[in-house]
Amino acid sequence: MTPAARVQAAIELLDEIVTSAREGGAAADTLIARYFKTRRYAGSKDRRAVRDLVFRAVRRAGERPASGRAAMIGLAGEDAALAALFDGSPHGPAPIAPGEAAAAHGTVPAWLAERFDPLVDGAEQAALLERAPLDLRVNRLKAARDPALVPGSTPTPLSPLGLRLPGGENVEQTDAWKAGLVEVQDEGSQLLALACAARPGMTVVDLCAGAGGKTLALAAEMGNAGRIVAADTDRARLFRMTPRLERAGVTIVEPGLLDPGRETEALADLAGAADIVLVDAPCSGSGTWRRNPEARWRLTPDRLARLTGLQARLLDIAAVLVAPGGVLVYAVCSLFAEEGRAQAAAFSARSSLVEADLPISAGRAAGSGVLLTPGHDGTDGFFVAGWQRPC
Ligand SMILES: C[S@@+](CC[C@H](N)C(=O)[O-])C[C@H]1O[C@@H](n2cnc3c(N)ncnc32)[C@H](O)[C@@H]1O
Repeated sequence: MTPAARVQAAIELLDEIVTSAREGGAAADTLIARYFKTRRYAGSKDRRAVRDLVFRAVRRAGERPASGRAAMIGLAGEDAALAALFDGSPHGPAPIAPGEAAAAHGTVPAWLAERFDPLVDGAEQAALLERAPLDLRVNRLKAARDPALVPGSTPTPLSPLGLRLPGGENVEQTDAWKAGLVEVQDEGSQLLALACAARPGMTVVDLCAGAGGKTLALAAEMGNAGRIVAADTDRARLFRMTPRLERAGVTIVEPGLLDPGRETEALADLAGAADIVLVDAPCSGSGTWRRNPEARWRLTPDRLARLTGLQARLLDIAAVLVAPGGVLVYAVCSLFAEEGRAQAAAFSARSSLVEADLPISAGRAAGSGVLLTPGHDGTDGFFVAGWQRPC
């Protein structure tokens, strides 16, 4: 592909990403993969260059742009070499017309800027748009942390189980991943799982288990001894957990598909029986914008309100399951106060559980919980809080 054709391809992809963000469709990574599946003429250098252009344009536009071309013209306004490629050559973009619309430079949509936790200032918001490294968690059941497991990796500074790669590597091709010695998991997620303090023999409920990222980490902490009920309402995600459990050598997990609205009935046997209940709740994902920056164009006030309502409901469902002396851990990969410290404060006010400090060796106190941020901790952004049921 010519350099100009790469720019045109990036514009087409950005159009798809903008539409998908508006209509709640697929994520940018998925759209990029699909786009190149049908364009075999694009070599690996072309794909890398187009992808790089797309994400540069996504990162610099705080508000959802009107079109892919507007996003790219905005970027071209700060890059003369890129602007020169709007030359009207075959397969390239048409020349930029005088006064043609360009997406404004920004960090986050204006309506969201005021929703951040007070600890998340402008510099922290900007850090949310930086590139993230690729973190791996070493599976204690099979290996000790050693950078030699994955060539090119270095130990993560905060998690005792983490290895870090610069990003962009295909870890699934490594022997260590195939043998279940490592799993992809952000260092912040590793710290959250460690904060649960799961131990062998415990009964643990992972209420929003998804494809099992934290379930696997909890099972490793438990030495694969005890019981983990890994529940979720999303069949496809639970399905993806099975091969991960097998690869990791984990046998103590019982996946459970929940019916939305009927979670309490399905979990009735576990009422008052869990040593740990983890609610890794569905959320805005604002803490993970480093990995999918277009997600900030997807949120709407309605969607955010639905998420906070669901988080509150899941906390109430989870509280019933906690045994005397057991703990409830609430986590969101969000940096918005209403999903974090305010959600936790509202739960504390209505619950018979009492706030409990969690063992977490990073972050900053945010209300009754702890906030991890890319700027301060170098992890994805998370809020985590804990409660204990008095004995
Ligand atoms: C943040 S994700 C969980 C990620 C997962 N714990 C991990 O570490 O990979 C939130 C999950 O909550 C699930 N969820 C949404 N509504 C739910 C409900 N009512 N009950 C249980 N899980 C729900 C979603 O399907 C999603 O998988």
